[in-house]
Amino acid sequence: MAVIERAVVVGAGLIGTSIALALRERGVEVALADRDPGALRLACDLGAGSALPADGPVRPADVAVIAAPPQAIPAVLRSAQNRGLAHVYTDAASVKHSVVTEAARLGCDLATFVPGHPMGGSEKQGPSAARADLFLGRSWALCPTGKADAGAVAVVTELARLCGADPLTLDAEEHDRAVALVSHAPHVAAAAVAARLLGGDGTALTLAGQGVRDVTRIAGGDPDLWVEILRHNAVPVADVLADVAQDLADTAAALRAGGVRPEGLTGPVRDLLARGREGRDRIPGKHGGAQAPEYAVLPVVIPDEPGALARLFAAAEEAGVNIEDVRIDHSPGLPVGVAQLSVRPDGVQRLSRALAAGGWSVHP
Ligand SMILES: NC(=O)C1=CN([C@@H]2O[C@H](COP(=O)(O)OP(=O)(O)OC[C@H]3O[C@@H](n4cnc5c(N)ncnc54)[C@H](O)[C@@H]3O)[C@@H](O)[C@H]2O)C=CC1
Ligand SMILES: O=C(O)C(=O)Cc1ccc(O)cc1
Repeated sequence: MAVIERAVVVGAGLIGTSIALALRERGVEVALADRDPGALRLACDLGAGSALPADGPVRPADVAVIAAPPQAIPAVLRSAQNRGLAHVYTDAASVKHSVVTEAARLGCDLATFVPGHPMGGSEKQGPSAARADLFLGRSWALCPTGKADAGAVAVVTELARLCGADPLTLDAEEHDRAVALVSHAPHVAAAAVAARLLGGDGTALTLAGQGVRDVTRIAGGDPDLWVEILRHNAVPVADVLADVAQDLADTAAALRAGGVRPEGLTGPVRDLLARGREGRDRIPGKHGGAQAPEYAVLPVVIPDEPGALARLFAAAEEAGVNIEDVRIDHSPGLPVGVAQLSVRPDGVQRLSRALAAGGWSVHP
């Protein structure tokens, strides 16, 4: 197992600061750099590390992570290698083939560079949104070229593990096709759905529930970053989007043709809904394995008042059941909401009984 004691992170935004925070929790010494002095200061204040001296000689770290936007990475890598910032280098860009090609064109040392992509993230940006647990249980793609040293691959594998992620090695082009399907095309589809909301009036938007929030969450991402990601993975993303567009066009045509007659919707519409449910079931859970049985969800009615959630959490703690996740659904105008508690399946009955005994309105 490779040992990482000192790391450098260049690009102290959401991803760089999250990596730094995760490494700090594991006792790694971290030096940070960012071209934006405000981002660098905030990342340092959050405890992600100390500022790397802007120039001059440095003692090489075990690994340097470049977490800048994709098109900046090859040049930043080249200058980091020229300066001898670390023994091993990796990046975090959401696209891999163009980064590797451009790094080779700039004459970067590909023996010490192991391209990477942590598959945890969020729609937010900047160090203020960073979290040490962002990559827990997530995949972390590694795309070493044929020129990479085995020792360098071992170091970057260890980096991913220190951040709580599961490293997965694959070829850069295979990676780009895979993320076109599971990340980049979904982002565009979310944006397309969210963009329709611009045409909705106040009443329609008041009726928005959790479904539309789930489907559009990632559309909150930074358009400048996403234009870059899509530019660097254009054809694989376009291929997926063409299929999505076909499904949508077929569905719209069937809806228009079928009208309200029940038999009108059995063909393509039901077929898409069934395939959609099947496709979603194929997404592995956070800790690997199948998604569905991972957490049980226990709906509990809570009064919409200060302290209600704290009391509910305290009751769960007393029952000895850990709440893995929580979502709160509010009905506009009602004095109550529904807390959807996600718990491990083996604890749901115990929690349900304990909450019911404590007077909570539980709806298993
Ligand atoms: N946002 C997400 O959920 C994920 C993003 N990524 C990838 O991680 C990388 C960083 O993305 P985020 O952290 O989301 O963006 P961000 O905008 O939060 O942070 C990027 C940081 O890089 C800095 N930067 C830009 N050019 C630089 C340069 N030449 N030298 C030094 N610093 C520079 C910026 O000032 C900024 O602080 C991108 O390549 C992105 O594709 C990977 C996984 C998830
Ligand atoms: O917000 C989320 O859930 C994401 O999945 C974020 C994300 C964005 C870009 C990536 O390259 C990887 C992950």
